Amino acid sequence: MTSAASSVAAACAGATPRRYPHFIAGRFVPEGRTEFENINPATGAVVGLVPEADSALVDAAVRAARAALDGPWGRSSEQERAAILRKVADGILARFDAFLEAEILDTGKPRSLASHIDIPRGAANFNVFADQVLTLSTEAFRTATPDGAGALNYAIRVPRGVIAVVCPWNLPLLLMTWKVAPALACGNTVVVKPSEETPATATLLGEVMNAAGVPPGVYNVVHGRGEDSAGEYLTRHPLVNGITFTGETRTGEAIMRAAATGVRPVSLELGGKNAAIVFADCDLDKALEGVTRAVFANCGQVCLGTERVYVERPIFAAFTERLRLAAQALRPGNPFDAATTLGPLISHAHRGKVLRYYAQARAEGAEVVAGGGIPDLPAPYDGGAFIQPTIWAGLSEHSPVMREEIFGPCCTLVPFDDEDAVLAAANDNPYGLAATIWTRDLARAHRVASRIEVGLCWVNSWFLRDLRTPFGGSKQSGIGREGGVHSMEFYTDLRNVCIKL
Ligand SMILES: NC(=O)c1ccc[n+]([C@@H]2O[C@H](COP(=O)([O-])OP(=O)(O)OC[C@H]3O[C@@H](n4cnc5c(N)ncnc54)[C@H](O)[C@@H]3O)[C@@H](O)[C@H]2O)c1
Ligand SMILES: O=C/C=C/C=C(\O)C(=O)O
Repeated sequence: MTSAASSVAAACAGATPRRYPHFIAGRFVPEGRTEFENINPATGAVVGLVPEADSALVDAAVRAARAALDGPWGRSSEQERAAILRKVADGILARFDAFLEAEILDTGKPRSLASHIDIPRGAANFNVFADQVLTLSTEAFRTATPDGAGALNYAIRVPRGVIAVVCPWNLPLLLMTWKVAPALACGNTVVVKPSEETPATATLLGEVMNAAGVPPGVYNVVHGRGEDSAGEYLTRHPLVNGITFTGETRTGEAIMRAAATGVRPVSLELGGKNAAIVFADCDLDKALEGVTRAVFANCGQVCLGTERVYVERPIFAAFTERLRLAAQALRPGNPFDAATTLGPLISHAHRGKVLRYYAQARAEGAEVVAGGGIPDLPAPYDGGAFIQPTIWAGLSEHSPVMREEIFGPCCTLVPFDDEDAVLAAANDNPYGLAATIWTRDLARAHRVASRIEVGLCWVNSWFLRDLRTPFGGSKQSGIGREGGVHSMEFYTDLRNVCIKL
């Protein structure tokens, strides 16, 4: 292990100073044009230092990725890659505690959440796409020709080449591996740009890649910000053959502009303003449990999370009261403590944004059913970016609080009387990522699911994932789908071969 690599291990073991170098061509690279601070959002303390890549370092990473395509990786079989990906999955699980600690320090998310979702999914993503690549088929046609001999057409899938993977901070390991795993399964090489807020697990994964026998240059990581920094240098780099991005819709627009030069394909998983529709015939306990998770899990920082809750009028009062109790039962505090159920927001800057929506809701005369401010916490958590889980009622459908993605632990409750009207309200938004429907009437569930304008519709559940299914958003929530065969489609180019017989 290089000394930089061992400093990653030290970082994840809680020693200071923590440093998260870039990972280029199988080596940890500590240089950068500047260094930026890595803040623990649960305390506000600086816990690490991260080099910011300049354009030369990004260029070196992209060239390493390009060169690796010409090496053994480019000649590897699907079986060989699948076997290596399974070793990567095993490597993550073997270092579960290091990944868990790194993710919690970066995000402040409660241990109970990260240990059940983020880290196991980080490993599962590699296993699922190892399976997927081994079962991939393509099409073939026998074609008639005038001479009677015919022709055979068949398609083969080839890797696109170098894939830029640009990631957000809310589920860092999960969302990064969701893209890296299928890209590698298909034989591409990647350059990852993790969020500047959460550099740790992408760096740590470099060690796992080396140990699993992934050849140098196949997996690379460059740190930095977006605009005029590593993100922009990477997505504008002419040797990048495809860009996969998860993040805000506005950033997605900038990335599409970058991708237009050179006509590179993009896969965009963007923001949402997701609705829950709770019918009076639902199983109320299950609906409350699901909506509580959808609104408050990860402190509301889940793209699939619910911020608009439409409740049929006969159960509106009971639902409101019980959701209030559920919000008030959440326990903020030390994310490493098993009793903690609510972490902080990712940063003080993000808390400032969310608090502006809290103030706007009050100014517009919303009824504040729960929360609305900052919780009282003992040191050192009083320095963190904690915020109260918040519920409003009585807001206009035109309010920015009802229309814009807040990305905090908050929702607006709205009563409804009529299926058509609630569908119209739910669809009246530029986003179209996810929705949940709560009802015992399956005919109604099918009807509403077919009319709600989203990429992902859950009935009597939320964030119930089968990684073979198409995942992505409609309208301004994204372009394309990933998951199962859909990931294979994005991460490969389809070549038709026509043989005249
Ligand atoms: N649809 C989904 O699957 C999904 C999943 C998770 C998060 N999200 C969305 O992500 C957002 C939260 O994450 P965020 O705040 O990190 O998003 P963000 O768009 O601010 O940043 C995401 C990444 O893009 C980089 N970036 C920023 N500007 C760039 C530019 N001009 N060129 C290249 N890279 C650039 C950032 O450095 C970061 O790595 C929310 O909107 C959320 O809904 C969507
Ligand atoms: O915050 C958004 C969560 C996205 C989840 C996934 O991409 C997934 O489960 O594959």
